Amino acid sequence: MIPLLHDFDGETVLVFGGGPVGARKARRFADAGTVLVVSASFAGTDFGGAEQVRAAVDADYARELLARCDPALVVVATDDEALNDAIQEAADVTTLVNRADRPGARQQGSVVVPATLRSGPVTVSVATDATSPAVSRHLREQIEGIVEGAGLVAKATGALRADLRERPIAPEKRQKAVSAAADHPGVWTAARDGDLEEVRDLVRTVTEDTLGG
Ligand SMILES: C[C@@]1(CC(=O)O)C2=NC(=C\c3[nH]c(c(CCC(=O)O)c3CC(=O)O)Cc3[nH]c(c(CC(=O)O)c3CCC(=O)O)/C=C3\N/C(=C\2)[C@@H](CCC(=O)O)[C@]3(C)CC(=O)O)/[C@H]1CCC(=O)O
Ligand SMILES: NC(=O)c1ccc[n+]([C@@H]2O[C@H](COP(=O)([O-])OP(=O)(O)OC[C@H]3O[C@@H](n4cnc5c(N)ncnc54)[C@H](O)[C@@H]3O)[C@@H](O)[C@H]2O)c1
Repeated sequence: MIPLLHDFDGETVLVFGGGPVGARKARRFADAGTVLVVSASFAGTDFGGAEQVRAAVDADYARELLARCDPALVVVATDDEALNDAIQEAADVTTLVNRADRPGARQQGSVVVPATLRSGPVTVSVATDATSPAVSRHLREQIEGIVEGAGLVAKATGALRADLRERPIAPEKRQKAVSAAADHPGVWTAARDGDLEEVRDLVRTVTEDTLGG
């Protein structure tokens, strides 16, 4: 499997199953698009503001819901494996399907949800090809400290990149300057302290040093 970033803006994510797993998936996709959770019962937990529809689902009703919602992604997270199979079969071939219960049941369009960290525009995801989700979760926790501040560094070096592109500077020199700023330990320390001014000042100094040298 190859990781790709998918934009769900304006799209619907349809989640079948309102247990702890369905709730986690609903929270995960809540900011990305419109999330609808259909389930016979709901765990007493946060569903990220998703719309919750209480209903017992069978294969016919699943087909009807899929046709009505036309989701970009279907998350299959009930504890009824036969129903999960039927939902997967009912999904259109162009619809992405995430099977929370049986990653072995892969077919065309199957997707896995990785453990994910975000800092501003920066995304870091970990997956184990469905071998050990606990390892994905463990590594995500380990990486957290490394990724902290990355959003600020990305924004500051992104602005530098755009700025240098406007100036008559050779691409190799520009790339060297942007990389030097992204590699600078002080820039990261300031970013982790949330000191935007210091980040900008350091990026400017490192750039002048690199371009001047
Ligand atoms: C990463 C994460 C993302 C998320 O869902 O948000 C995620 N599972 C997480 C937690 C977690 N999952 C499980 C435990 C208990 C410990 C254990 O069994 O390991 C823990 C708790 C923990 O350790 O914290 C059990 C489990 N998971 C799956 C099955 C079914 C099976 O394998 O048959 C079973 C057995 C159920 C049973 O035995 O009854 C299946 C999948 N779980 C995946 C993702 C996909 C593969 C990702 C990869 O390639 O690694 C995949 C294939 C499908 C999918 O759901 O997309 C999220 C961590 C979020 C975070 O904290 O960052
Ligand atoms: N992907 C993961 O990370 C992960 C982790 C743990 C468990 N699982 C697997 O994912 C599945 C869901 O896990 P869970 O802990 O949320 O289970 P759960 O039993 O707590 O929740 C299942 C939900 O499905 C609903 N449901 C069952 N049959 C239904 C029907 N016919 N119509 C409508 N709703 C129906 C139930 O009402 C319940 O809300 C299980 O198969 C479990 O083995 C996956």
